[in-house]
Amino acid sequence: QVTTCPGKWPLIGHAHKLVNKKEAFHNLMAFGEYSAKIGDVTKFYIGPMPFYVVTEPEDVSTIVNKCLDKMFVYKFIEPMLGKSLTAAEVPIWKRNRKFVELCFKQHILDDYLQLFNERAERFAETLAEDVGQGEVDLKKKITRSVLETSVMTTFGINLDGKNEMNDNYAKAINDSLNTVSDRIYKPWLIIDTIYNLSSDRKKLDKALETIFKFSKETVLLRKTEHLQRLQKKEDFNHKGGFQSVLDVILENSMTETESVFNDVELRNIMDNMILAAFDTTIYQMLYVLICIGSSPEVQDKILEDINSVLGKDKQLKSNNLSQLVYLDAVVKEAIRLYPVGPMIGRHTTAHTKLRNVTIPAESSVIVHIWGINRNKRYWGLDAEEFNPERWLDSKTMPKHQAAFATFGPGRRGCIGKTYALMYIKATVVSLLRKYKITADHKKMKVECRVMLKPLSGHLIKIEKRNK
Ligand code: HEM
Repeated sequence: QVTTCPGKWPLIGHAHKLVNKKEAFHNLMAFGEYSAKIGDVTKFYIGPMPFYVVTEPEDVSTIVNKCLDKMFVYKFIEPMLGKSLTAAEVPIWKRNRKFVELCFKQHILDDYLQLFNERAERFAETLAEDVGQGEVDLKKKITRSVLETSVMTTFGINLDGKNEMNDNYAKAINDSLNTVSDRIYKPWLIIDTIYNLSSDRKKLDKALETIFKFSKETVLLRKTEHLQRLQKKEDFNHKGGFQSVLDVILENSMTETESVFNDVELRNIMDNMILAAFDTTIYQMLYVLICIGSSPEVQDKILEDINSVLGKDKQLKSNNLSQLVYLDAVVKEAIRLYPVGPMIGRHTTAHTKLRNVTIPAESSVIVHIWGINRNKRYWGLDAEEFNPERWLDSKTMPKHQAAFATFGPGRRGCIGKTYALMYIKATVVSLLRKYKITADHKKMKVECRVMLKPLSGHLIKIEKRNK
């Protein structure tokens, strides 16, 4: 028996389990739940192509650490990102990842926190007009706030007061992500020559014009500044108290005479950073707020946690993050239940031995994050419930690290994990200090179109909190 799950996948002809042949499925999300329940690898076909689904943490670990190559569908994002990180072949990915990791060292992230606090405060202020208005959709405001913050930390560019530019840029990112993910659902577009003649490709190119113009101009500007600094033998000036991703990469990859990256490679890495940070953080933030709004008790406890660690109005500092234990539990629990990337894909280049089966070389493997995160064997019978308390007791937590997979376990997992958690927590602190929020995650309908998106809107009621 498969529970009703979100997300339809119309192309699936038939499916069977590797070990125990069982009933067919027509719902891709169901594969994760099915694998999680049965505990083995599930195999299904799209036309003649087999796909293997894994949800057991041990198997997941083997796949994500041994198979670094990405599944063929990642080539659909190449027009947007080139082969920089997410879609890169392994040797290029290894080189680029090393440079990008330098940008996410803890001391650099600590410098971002001041910015996150300011952005969170501004975001909370923009909600004043929503107080008492019944259920409101916060997506547009969250999008602006996330984009302003990520453009600052990635490029060092301030979009304040440039709402039109912000909205156009956000629309271009949205259009390009939607067009690319739609390609998976249109099998006739899998062939590049057909795709390149399609209206979808035209739509993508139009959106990319806006994205590329911005990154191209900014890369040139920052490169020129960097060269001038090198010529004058000046140290880096931490404008605004932090160093952007682009600045850190330039500092580490470019001298007066040599550069590891050419302009297009640099631009691709920057676009990859923005696109990886954008929808993920927006939707994850929405899911966190909706889950918090679903439980007044949870909300009160977060506020107690904030008050006991920070008092009524002290700003969040990096050493407070580990002290806000309950807030951490709530955020992780919300993103466990609603992982914005419900599946990731890998490609096996050799026979890969898992606990009970061997996946043949040259196979497509789906690491089913939704299924892993809701696997009852590891998370208990209440795996589908929103229960932050489970994170407070090691006895109620799965022993295997890969059982919490929202950020993509393994070596090609999320570089921005700590960044995203810091940003979300800073926003929750500012928001809950000012407002009480009400929502109901149980009423929320989600769909999987590459990303997990709320189908039913993202409605939240906001009331002023009495101090
Ligand atoms: C809560 C928000 C986020 C979630 C849930 C998330 C999730 C993920 C997942 C699942 C992957 C693996 C993708 C795959 O294997 O196909 C990934 C990769 C990545 N993420 Fe995130 N992400 C988030 C926020 C961010 C942010 C804020 C940044 C940057 C500031 C970022 C940068 C990246 C990059 C660069 C990769 C590619 C890593 C590589 O290929 O080596 N992410 N993320």
